[in-house]
Amino acid sequence: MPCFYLIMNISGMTKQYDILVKLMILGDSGVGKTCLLRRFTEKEYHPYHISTIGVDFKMKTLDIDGIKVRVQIWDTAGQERYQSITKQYYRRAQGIILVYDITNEPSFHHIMSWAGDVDENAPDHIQRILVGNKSDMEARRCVSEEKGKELAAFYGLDFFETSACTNQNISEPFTRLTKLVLQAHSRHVDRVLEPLDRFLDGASLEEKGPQAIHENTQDTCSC
Ligand SMILES: Nc1nc2c(ncn2[C@@H]2O[C@H](COP(=O)(O)OP(=O)(O)OP(=O)(O)O)[C@@H](O)[C@H]2O)c(=O)[nH]1
Repeated sequence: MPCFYLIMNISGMTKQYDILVKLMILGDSGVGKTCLLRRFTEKEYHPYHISTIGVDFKMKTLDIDGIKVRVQIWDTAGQERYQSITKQYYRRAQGIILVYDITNEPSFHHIMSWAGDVDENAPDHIQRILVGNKSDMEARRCVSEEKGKELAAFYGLDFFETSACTNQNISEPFTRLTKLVLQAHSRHVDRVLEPLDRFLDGASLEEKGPQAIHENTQDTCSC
């Protein structure tokens, strides 16, 4: 049994997991952050773009090498006007998924800007990975897989091409990032437990589920 094993009883409900990990998804508006998160946590895909306003989050429990890990994943707005809000959440994250759209070259170039924001605002020990989403749209591809791998290598990151539409490679990036966070924190268990304590304070929020705030802007899925 891990030394940080916890059994929690919140509002009369018994919950069991060993550790809480906080991840965040960043990238330009429309790259598919919300779709990736919904596919991973709810196994659902919605072919419309409902722009996230500010931040939203979802939870999922993973079994990683026998450890029950409760993963809290923050979905951020890609739109410029919400950047000051979303940056306030960076410092609470332990892992960040940087996402671009393989059919949208500017979203790939902006990864450098997102990575710079993370360097400025997130904790030093933050773990990151790179994801190129919409791999099902091969005919409209603008960013080769090779370019994605090169950028990932430049930053020393793991890289995945995904499709929220076809379910390709969906659990891999989330699981890999969670493992990286656990490895990075293996000598700093107290630091990992600290967000868990804060989470307990807000446990009722989790029970209600995220108060998703989205604005419907367009319908762009072609799969
Ligand atoms: N073909 C295809 N379309 C996708 C994929 N993932 C997302 N989309 C579409 O891309 C559009 C934007 O997806 P969202 O998940 O809302 O994008 P977002 O990055 O969360 O956008 P913001 O909330 O504005 O930052 C939607 O129309 C999705 O259906 C994918 O893997 N393949």
